[in-house]
Amino acid sequence: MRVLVLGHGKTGKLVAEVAAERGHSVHVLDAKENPNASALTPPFVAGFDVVIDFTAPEAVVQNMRAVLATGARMVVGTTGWYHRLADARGLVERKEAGLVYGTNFSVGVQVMLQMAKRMGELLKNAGYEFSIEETHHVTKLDSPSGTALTLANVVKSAAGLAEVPIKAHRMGDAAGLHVLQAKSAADKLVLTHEAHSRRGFAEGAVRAAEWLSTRKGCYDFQEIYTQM
Ligand SMILES: NC(=O)C1=CN([C@@H]2O[C@H](COP(=O)(O)OP(=O)(O)OC[C@H]3O[C@@H](n4cnc5c(N)ncnc54)[C@H](OP(=O)(O)O)[C@@H]3O)[C@@H](O)[C@H]2O)C=CC1
Ligand SMILES: O=C(O)C1=N[C@H](C(=O)O)C[C@H](O)C1
Repeated sequence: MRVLVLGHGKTGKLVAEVAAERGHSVHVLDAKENPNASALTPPFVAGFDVVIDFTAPEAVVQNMRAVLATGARMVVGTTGWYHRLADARGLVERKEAGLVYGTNFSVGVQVMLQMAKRMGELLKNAGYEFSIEETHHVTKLDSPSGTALTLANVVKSAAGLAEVPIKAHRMGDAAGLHVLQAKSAADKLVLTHEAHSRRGFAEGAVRAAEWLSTRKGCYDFQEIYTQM
């Protein structure tokens, strides 16, 4: 595949490495080369099978508009833009483009989300209080993390709750720690995912790009990760 990686930061760099290791030809654009998505012209985008975005919340919205408007395929790992999801979905449908988005591309977190759903269902109305804590590196722009918001949504709908509180911590270069706790007067149940590096995110994103390369439509990584 010909892969275009947008963002050459902590995660984008690894995505480019993993894509090359998996035999893909890789081109990377950093912020200086793509101000306001200006590099993403239709003829340029047409030179790639899939575009993968690990940039920043404001940049990704412009990047998605430019790429998806050409009917191309895009994997979006960047978080903090989901209030624009309905617009992105509409664009994908109108242009017959392809989009996989996800707050966390690691398989471990996907399993955690399924376990959280089950935990919510089984502890519904059983006297438990749910809470979430997340810890990330000090340069993270969005807070709480996209993954913590996804976890909260999963638990809210499984346990029938209006709110699940989230505490966010910023510390050193933490790659990503998410802890879901259910506490009652009698006991406590804790589900933890700790990323030791960003490798799992990068591998998941490249696998998602391979999966998307033969498809069109809009998919949450949660729905498709078992197919890769
Ligand atoms: N879904 C998942 O599994 C994961 C999601 N993420 C998300 O990915 C995003 C990036 O995270 P991270 O790698 O830590 O962040 P970094 O800040 O390390 O990297 C982002 C890079 O994108 C660059 N950039 C900004 N605007 C553009 C643009 N228009 N075109 C090309 N490049 C651009 C930045 O350049 P400059 O610094 O010069 O502005 C920077 O180098 C975040 O939203 C994070 O939450 C991260 C890990 C896993
Ligand atoms: O910014 C990060 O680093 C990460 N962001 C994602 C999120 O917001 O959940 C995924 C992962 O936790 C790393």
